[in-house]
Amino acid sequence: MSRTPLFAGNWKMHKNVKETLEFLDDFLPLAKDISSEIAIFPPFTSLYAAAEKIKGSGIKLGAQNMHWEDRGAFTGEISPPMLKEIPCDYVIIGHSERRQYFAETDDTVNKKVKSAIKHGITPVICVGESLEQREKGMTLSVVLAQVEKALSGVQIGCGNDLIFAYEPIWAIGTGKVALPSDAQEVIGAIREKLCKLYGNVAQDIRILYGGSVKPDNIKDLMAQPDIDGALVGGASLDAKAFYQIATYNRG
Ligand SMILES: O=C(CO)COP(=O)(O)O
Repeated sequence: MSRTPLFAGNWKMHKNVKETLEFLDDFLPLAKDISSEIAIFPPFTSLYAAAEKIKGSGIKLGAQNMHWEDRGAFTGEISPPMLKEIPCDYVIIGHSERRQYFAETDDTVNKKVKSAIKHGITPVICVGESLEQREKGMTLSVVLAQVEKALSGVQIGCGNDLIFAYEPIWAIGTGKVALPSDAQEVIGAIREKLCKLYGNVAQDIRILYGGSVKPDNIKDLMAQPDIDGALVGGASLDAKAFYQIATYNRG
């Protein structure tokens, strides 16, 4: 079992081209010093400029969403081949903000996951429960159902073909991070489910935690056996904070 930690910055609807390049001016010199894998997920309009700027740096690039079809009359959408051309390594699929505000369903998540893998783009599949679901004791059933539906009919060749991110909705942008032991319980259950679906190869699938990750809480999260990194929102917009998260193990 060897899972390289991944720190992924989901910038959401932040940073135009100029701001993206300014961030990278600050971050690239720091990143030389990071042994974990780093990926940034700028808005679509900043992807190409970011790709050009990070060439040769080892930093990976991802998009925050995509359509599952290669082309067609889908006004406002972006296709997998368009992301490949940038080039993007990763794509976030099923973020709770897309499920909540943009009618993303388990069915569209499943279509996008299949399409991403077919095109050689690694999907970062987001799952997570609402506060109401947690309070009703439904966390595991909700999250595991999301996992199962996302992967319906999905074949994988190896553990690097996909990544999961467990993001409890109540922890996103609220400053309320999940207790490391609670995050471990859910992420451990996700891995068990993946083992049932894919056998031993599931030990190589990376599962990230997301939701109010900051430099001062990452160490305890990373101490959990099944947490392989973080999907970071707000703190990834600041080069220094993102660097501190990615180098949490320096003490
Ligand atoms: O949604 C998130 C990452 O995808 C988490 O956002 P915050 O880190 O801002 O809570």
